[in-house]
Amino acid sequence: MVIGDVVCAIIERDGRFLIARRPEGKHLARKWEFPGGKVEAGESEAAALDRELQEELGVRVEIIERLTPVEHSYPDRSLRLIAFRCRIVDGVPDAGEHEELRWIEIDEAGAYDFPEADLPILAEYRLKIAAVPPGAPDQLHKAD
Ligand SMILES: Nc1nc2c([nH]c(=O)n2[C@H]2C[C@H](O)[C@@H](COP(=O)(O)OP(=O)(O)OP(=O)(O)O)O2)c(=O)[nH]1
Repeated sequence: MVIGDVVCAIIERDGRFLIARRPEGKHLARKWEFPGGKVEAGESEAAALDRELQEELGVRVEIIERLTPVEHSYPDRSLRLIAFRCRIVDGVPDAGEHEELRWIEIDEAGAYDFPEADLPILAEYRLKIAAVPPGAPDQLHKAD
């Protein structure tokens, strides 16, 4: 089964980011993931992300950066996972249909069981924040 594009959010706050545990009984049950979901026909990636985050967490975000899309085939489905670094502009995340939410640091990610498609995303994200930690002053405007 090809399910197409899935968008997800790496929501950053104070050097941590939000992960959510998928509930029992769904694909990839009880794995930790980035909140998000399937892009519907005719929908833009940003619109899908906005819709999913309002539905799942009750928050609005602004996008900081789009990471490299990851194509992955699970035994029963294939998808393209597109992650966006984001920050919250409205609302407080509510677990909703997720089993649990947690704010973690990148160095803690190895202790959580993520879906396989997320592993290249975590690796890219780790490199990005090692280069420029979230919230670091804009290098372009640094005094000489
Ligand atoms: N939201 C999200 N989904 C992910 C991640 N990694 C990953 O492989 N996926 C997969 C799990 C699902 O197959 C798909 C996301 O779709 P979804 O969450 O809307 O769909 P679902 O499985 O809950 O719904 P359904 O198939 O029961 O209708 O992408 C991730 O980090 N976040």
